[in-house]
Amino acid sequence: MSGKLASSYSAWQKLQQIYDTEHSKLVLKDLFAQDPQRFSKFSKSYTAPSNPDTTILVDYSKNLVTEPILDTLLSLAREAGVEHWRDEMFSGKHINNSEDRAVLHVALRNFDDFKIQEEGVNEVDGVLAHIKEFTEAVRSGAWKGYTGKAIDTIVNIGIGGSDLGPVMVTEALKPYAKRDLKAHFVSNIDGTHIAETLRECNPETTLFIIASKTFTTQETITNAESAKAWFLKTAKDQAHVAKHFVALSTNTKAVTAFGISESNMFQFWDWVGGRYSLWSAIGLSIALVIGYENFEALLKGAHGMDKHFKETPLENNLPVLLAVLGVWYNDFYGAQTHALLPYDQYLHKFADYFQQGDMESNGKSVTKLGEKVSYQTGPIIWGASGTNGQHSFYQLVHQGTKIIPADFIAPATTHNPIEHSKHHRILLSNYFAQPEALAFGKTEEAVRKELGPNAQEEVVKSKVFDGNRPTNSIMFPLLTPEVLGALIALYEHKIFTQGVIWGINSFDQMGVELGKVLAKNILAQLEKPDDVVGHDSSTTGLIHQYQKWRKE
Ligand SMILES: O=P(O)(O)OC[C@H]1O[C@@H](O)[C@H](O)[C@@H](O)[C@@H]1O
Repeated sequence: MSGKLASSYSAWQKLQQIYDTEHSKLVLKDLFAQDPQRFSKFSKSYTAPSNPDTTILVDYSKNLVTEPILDTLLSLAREAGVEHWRDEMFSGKHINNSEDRAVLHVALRNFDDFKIQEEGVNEVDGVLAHIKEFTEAVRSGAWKGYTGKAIDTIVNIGIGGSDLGPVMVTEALKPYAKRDLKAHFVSNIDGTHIAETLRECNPETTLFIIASKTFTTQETITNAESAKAWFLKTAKDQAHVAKHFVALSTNTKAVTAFGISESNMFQFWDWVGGRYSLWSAIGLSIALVIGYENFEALLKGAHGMDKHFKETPLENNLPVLLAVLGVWYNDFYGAQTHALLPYDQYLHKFADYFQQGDMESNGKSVTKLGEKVSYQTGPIIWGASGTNGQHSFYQLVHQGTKIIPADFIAPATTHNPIEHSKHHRILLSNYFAQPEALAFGKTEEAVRKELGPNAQEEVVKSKVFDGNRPTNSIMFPLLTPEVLGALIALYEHKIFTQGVIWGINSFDQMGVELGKVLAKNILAQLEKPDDVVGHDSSTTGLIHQYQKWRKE
């Protein structure tokens, strides 16, 4: 994060040489055959000091690396100053230089451990206490709606980081949910999203949580206004809003202007990035759904991983290991994407969540010093839960022309052991089989043997799997709040480490602004054809066609 070009490091140049001279010799089948200890050498686990059940095993043995290559990748991390910038982040230095902000999501789950100097950090406990008190009041039924009924439905209105984290975590931790409290998440400006949600709500028993760091986001404020109008249609009196609307934000002025009192506001601070905010007040919907104790366990799980990242030598540091392996494929093998493949239905939003987490953080093409990079930065993140993906896109992962590094993620134990865990054993058999198939493939010889001497040549060729496709396997005993916290933090710090190596600012998001500005201009022009000026012929043509077709 010094802003130096990654390609200027001597380790980078060494890696390029290694790649050029050795990559054709890096064959997983041979690497495993040569070293029976490969799994134990290239797998590591993290265990929370206070809880042996919070363990995450990362097996990275099925990667196209040898010990010297991994050492060189770690030298790159050292040369880029990963340890230095990590410590700067944890101490509250303003490492988000373009916005002159600290980056302190770790302070939201710190439990007085790291000493951090930054305005607002000493207010974290107070907000957690507020979340606890409010959560308990709503969940126990003590918090009443305007007609005296308890709340049975919550609607979180937010987008991006103010939506994706709560959505992913409440899905992931459904086994811990209060089942009689329905939770909805409205994000899209498309009126369909709020309209369909409101159809399932009763104004007397619904609590709206308006989640927006800035409280200026067009989608969120428009959806919140529509929700308020819908509520007031029945409730009539503006005074009732206080029982049914709360805000999660850094912007007190805008919250009160919207009509939510400061006492119903849960504060956070500008050093919490949107995509790192589920640990802050933005996590209120999570706490409501799974209870405060479980929310705290999620934070503690993340804190344990923070300590691991901060205190473990790079050789054994899981986020760093995942990060440098990613750099190896992204920058030397030319991989364009990275797949996240959780073999756990509860994690079905995991890839969606880290699309923002990773791509908004590391989708940059200038360094912190403003220099254009000459290498690839953040990969395209995508994925789906196993085994669904196997029946759709895995064909390309196995036999396509692209290299697609992937993380396979699974719990050893399921929360739903139906049929004596028969489902889970089948699920896990696939979880183990896919990386094995990707790594070792199937030779032409094996195909011929299987098909016999009369097989058609083109059929033989179509059944060959080249293999040698890299994967990580990540496994834990059970998906608990603490394990999930640690798992999310593992990926957060991986993203951080890669950003440092690439010399970019992982904590701003300038690239999302231009579209917003253009949309504002276009919105003002949508009424009349004569107003549509200043665009290219395609945009003008499309708007004119819309104006002809629109009914209302
Ligand atoms: O929480 P806010 O201020 O409404 O912002 C929501 C999202 O807005 C987007 O524009 C940003 O790119 C995201 O980072 C952010 O999470």
